[in-house]
Amino acid sequence: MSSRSSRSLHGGRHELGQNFLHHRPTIDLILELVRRTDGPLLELGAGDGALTVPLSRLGRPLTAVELDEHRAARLARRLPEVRVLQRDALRVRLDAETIVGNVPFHLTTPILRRLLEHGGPPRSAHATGRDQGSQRSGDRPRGDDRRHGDGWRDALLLVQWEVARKRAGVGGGTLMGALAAPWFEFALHGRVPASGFRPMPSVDGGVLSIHRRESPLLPASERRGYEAFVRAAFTGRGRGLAQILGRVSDRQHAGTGGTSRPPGAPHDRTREPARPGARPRGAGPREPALVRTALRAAGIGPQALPRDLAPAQWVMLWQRLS
Ligand SMILES: C[S@@+](CC[C@H](N)C(=O)[O-])C[C@H]1O[C@@H](n2cnc3c(N)ncnc32)[C@H](O)[C@@H]1O
Repeated sequence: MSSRSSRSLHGGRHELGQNFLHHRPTIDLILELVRRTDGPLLELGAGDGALTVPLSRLGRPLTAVELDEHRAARLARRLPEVRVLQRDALRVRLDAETIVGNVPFHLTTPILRRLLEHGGPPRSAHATGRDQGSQRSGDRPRGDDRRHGDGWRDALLLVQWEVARKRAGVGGGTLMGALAAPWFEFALHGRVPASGFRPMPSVDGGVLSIHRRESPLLPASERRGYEAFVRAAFTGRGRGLAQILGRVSDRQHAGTGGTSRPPGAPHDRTREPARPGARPRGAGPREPALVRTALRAAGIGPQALPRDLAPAQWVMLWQRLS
């Protein structure tokens, strides 16, 4: 049996989300967006190279990650100038300046989560062969490389259309978007018909870009507290933000339920600087007048819901109420 028809050890076409892109306008669009970025490239889910081939012509260092061992081997033979890693995209270091991928649709959310959690300070150095095994050197997949830290700046992803819209905040903000907003910008660039993939998936795709802000709207040291505040607002009860935030206590704001750590921030929360004039942690619900003033200052109506807020409004609310 030829390698073209062999089933991967990691699963068949369906399990691996192998819907290969052949929609020329989308390939051109992704390439155009990549041209607007700098530095080394990391492609997740390279498959048969629909994007890898044109990316390899940009003259930038390119690492292509593909879990299917047959496809990875074939791509490495076809494109000797590309560093092909037969690896799990959920475990490789995200250490190139620009991440690109027509990603398997079932992995969209974990890939996005990882990108947002690991979007640390940019690094100019490209991953070295010492750090990660390459297909050419014959290395096999190894353990999680995240310990090294990640430093991507731009991500251009082809994901399900609805996910792309949601992440870009079309039709209302989401918890994930609000959590990421002070550090990342999302944009939607176009819709890809399902017929643009082979085999055809059940839904259309969408091109989503994520840019790590050069000037974050909040310092990294506030990320934990900010995230706890946003989570509390999204999950709190009430008919509008005035009511919801009035019921959110300082204990919730302080991040007792938060899980993620800001890029480069200390693990130990006791080392975070206290805001001047901050109320003691664990204090009870907020004064309604204080909440209303903060909402008014941020241009938010008392009946507005968390999904209605823009990034700058979340930041302003957090700064006023924290
Ligand atoms: C939607 S296809 C895209 C292929 C190619 N980039 C294209 O546009 O035609 C996704 C690719 O990701 C690969 N893949 C699936 N799970 C993976 C994982 N965990 N890590 C890396 N690649 C994976 C699949 O084998 C498949 O080749």
